[in-house]
Amino acid sequence: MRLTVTPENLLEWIALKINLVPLPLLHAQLFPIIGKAVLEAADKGVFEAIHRGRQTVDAIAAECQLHPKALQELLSLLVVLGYLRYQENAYTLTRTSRRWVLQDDQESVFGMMRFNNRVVWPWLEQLGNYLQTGEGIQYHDHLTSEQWLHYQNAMLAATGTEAKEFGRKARVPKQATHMLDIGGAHGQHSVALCRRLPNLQAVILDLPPAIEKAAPLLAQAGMGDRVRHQPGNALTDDFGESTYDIVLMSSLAHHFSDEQNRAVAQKVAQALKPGGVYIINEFIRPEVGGKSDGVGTNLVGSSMDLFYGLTSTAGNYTVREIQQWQREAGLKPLKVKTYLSIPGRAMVIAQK
Ligand SMILES: C[S@@+](CC[C@H](N)C(=O)[O-])C[C@H]1O[C@@H](n2cnc3c(N)ncnc32)[C@H](O)[C@@H]1O
Repeated sequence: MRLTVTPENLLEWIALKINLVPLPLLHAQLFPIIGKAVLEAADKGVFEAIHRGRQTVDAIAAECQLHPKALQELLSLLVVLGYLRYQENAYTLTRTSRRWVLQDDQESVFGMMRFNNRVVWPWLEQLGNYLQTGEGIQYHDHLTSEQWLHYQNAMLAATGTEAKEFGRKARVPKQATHMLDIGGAHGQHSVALCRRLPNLQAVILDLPPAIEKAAPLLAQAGMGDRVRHQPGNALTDDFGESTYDIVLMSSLAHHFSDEQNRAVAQKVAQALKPGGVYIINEFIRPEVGGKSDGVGTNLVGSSMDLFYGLTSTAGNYTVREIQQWQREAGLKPLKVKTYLSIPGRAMVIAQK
């Protein structure tokens, strides 16, 4: 998947073709304001207000307690971006915003937008420092209680679409009864697999402050004791021996160094029953030089790699690197599964 600039008429087409348009201004001047505008619109409740029937600038401004002139500027941009439609002085939501940005929708990314607006945006200020020092933020060590809440809501929001596809596609033993979900947070991947496999129950291992905020999110799934939290630390805890048919680690490898991931894979291999599988579910880093392995997309993989570097010092890994950890732990890599709904993301699966 790529971001491209589409000319709106012949003259623009020619100007782009002969390199007359300073394209870096797109990234340098437009992208920052576009990104922040969408985050603020969600966070200030603009989409919700329109959804509740406030359609004029004044009505939306009153409901969201915003300045009408400033709001008008924001709304005009949201129309251009395809979030809103404008007709006869009234704003309405488009299909995109109805499906993806309303607060209570199951697949909505609203939680991620609020987390990015309130917690992540200030982190981006530190990118220059990261580039000079190589030292990332290691945010798990510093979050406040409120930030943990936004973080866990964001993880749930990011998984709304993915978990369904994961539940359908993940290659797991049909008779599986025990699953360990390392850094599983809200538990939606485990929930999806438990819905598919009637005899399966899952343990979600996560840090105590994460569980405090994720427990109510998991409870909403109504799985009772079949999916339960276990406070701990994947880097220091033992996972047991020949206990699990499935071990999943989703979106946690990018917080760990190569060495830490190798050590986790060794513990996982020991904890798996023969025939059991270790699934590392991740955004995939394209090989250096942008060569695609058919999984990592350059745009998603490269931007997430830099983001995870900034926020946790580690970063994404290539399929080859992930399979290397699995091989060294004595596991046999199986066919990599990709997602239709989330480009650049994959399940890297290996069997004991
Ligand atoms: C990016 S979230 C991924 C959540 C979920 N697995 C998903 O894919 O949506 C990473 C999770 O790993 C947890 N985590 C971070 N370090 C951990 C550690 N050392 N041991 C266990 N869990 C950890 C975090 O608290 C967080 O819930």
